Amino acid sequence: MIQQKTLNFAKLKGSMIVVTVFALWFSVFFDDYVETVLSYVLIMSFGVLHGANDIRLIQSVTSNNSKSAFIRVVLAYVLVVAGILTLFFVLPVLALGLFVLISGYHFGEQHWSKSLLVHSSWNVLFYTFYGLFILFMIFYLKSEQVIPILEGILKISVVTEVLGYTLLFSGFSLLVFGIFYYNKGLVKSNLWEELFVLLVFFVIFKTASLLWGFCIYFIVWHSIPSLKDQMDYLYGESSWRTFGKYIKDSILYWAVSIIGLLMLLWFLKDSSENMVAILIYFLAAITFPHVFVMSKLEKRP
Ligand SMILES: CC1=C(/C=C/C(C)=C/C=C/C(C)=C/C=O)C(C)(C)CCC1
Repeated sequence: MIQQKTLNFAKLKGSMIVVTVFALWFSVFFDDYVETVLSYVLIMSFGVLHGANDIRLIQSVTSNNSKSAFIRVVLAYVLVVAGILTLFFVLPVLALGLFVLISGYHFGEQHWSKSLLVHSSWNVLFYTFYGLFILFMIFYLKSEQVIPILEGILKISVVTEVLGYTLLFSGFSLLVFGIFYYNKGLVKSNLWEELFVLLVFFVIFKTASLLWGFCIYFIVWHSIPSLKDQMDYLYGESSWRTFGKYIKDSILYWAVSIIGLLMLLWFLKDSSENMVAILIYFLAAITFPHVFVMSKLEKRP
């Protein structure tokens, strides 16, 4: 019964390819300004929404629904968010380095956790190299726009070679892991399909503007599949009905996150930080607790 109602993953993947092609077509017809505005709208809506149920999910994975447990979770959440933001201003290199590393792990885990047939600590490295390969593909292909953003956050100079060598390193490590996992028959998904998806990402990042390319990946290939996983976990199925329920359950947290982002923009309005840097602080602040929660959820049997 549940199986029938739950969105079929292969069907979802097909729709993701169609939406991606449409988004690419869109980028040919509209200029960077339209792409940028739409990127912010999508990241603030779907992107933030897929992390807006974290407090609820933390409660659910720790199976404690009491009021005091809820207050403890909220306090811990606020402390972690404040701690991450502080780290960006005190030790920006460490903060950004950790954020990129953890994001890589998180993107890889979201993509692979259901297709790997083995539970091993090596999976952590495989996930991380996969996500880093995608992120550094963006950074390298759009280095002209990315370097000033990184330099603004890190307060040190960054050269394209660092981005290129890290891309090569993560690509090579991914290749080694991929050959090993596929040779041993430890992966369910089709190798050619996976390579095709990476090729699609390359075309997106090369063709679209920085923010639009990131947005297509982040929304279509990460946030939507993650929303599906969360709905399956919270309500036992993913359908339009449970999507409505998810929105109803998370709208308050979502609104608080958006108010937090607006406050961050207001606090930093007189500093030299650009909008993308502020978006990165915000994403980092909500990503650390999110990765912790989702990792627990993806590991469930
Ligand atoms: C540094 C940097 C970027 C990285 C963003 C990352 C790493 C986002 C991760 C988000 C996550 C993991 C959200 C949670 O689900 C951009 C925006 C591509 C632009 C250029 C500079």
